[in-house]
Amino acid sequence: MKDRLPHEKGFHVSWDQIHRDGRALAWRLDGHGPDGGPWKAVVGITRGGLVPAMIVARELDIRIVDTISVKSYNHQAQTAPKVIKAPQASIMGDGSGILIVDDLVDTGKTLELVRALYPKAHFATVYAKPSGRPMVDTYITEVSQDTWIFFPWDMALQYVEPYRGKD
Ligand SMILES: O=P(O)(O)OC[C@H]1O[C@H](OP(=O)(O)OP(=O)(O)O)[C@H](O)[C@@H]1O
Ligand code: HPA
Ligand SMILES: [Mg+2]
Repeated sequence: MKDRLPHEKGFHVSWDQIHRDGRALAWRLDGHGPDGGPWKAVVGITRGGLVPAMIVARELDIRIVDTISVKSYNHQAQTAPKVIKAPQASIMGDGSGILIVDDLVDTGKTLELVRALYPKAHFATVYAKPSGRPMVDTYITEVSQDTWIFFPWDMALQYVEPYRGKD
């Protein structure tokens, strides 16, 4: 992650917030499956997409949940993204009726690759940055490109000095 910093701004997301925003995403997607019916399956893009994928699957009562793993970074260097674990082909087809979920879209490179594989799937993220927005069909909150989103699974509670105690 360090190679992708520093960003001008930080957007800190708590567990409570990702739960609320994940639910909002599910509610927005409800009834928008094929022919206005239910979605066939949810596919989470590992690893960040697994949390919202679970929340969406729970809210929409979708029991078929699979994963796709895209590796875009090799140690500190950004490399061409590639799929290192694909979802079950018999579930996916061309993606029709499948909801593919990630925590966020940033440059859009991850979704671009997955979209090429499943062009008929519906792509949903909780957060979106402007460069990646054309790659996503449904999202909840947009942040600026120079914002780094901090997720609760990457953070820990820690002591901070009182304001009056600084310097
Ligand atoms: O739009 P992009 O520029 O492709 O970036 C977005 C992707 O980057 C992050 O995943 P990451 O590759 O860091 O892996 P992780 O989910 O396992 O943390 C994030 O969870 C998205 O999947
Ligand atoms: O803003 C971000 N936050 C966390 N992971 C990310 N991966 C790409 N962009 C981000
Ligand atoms: Mg990810």
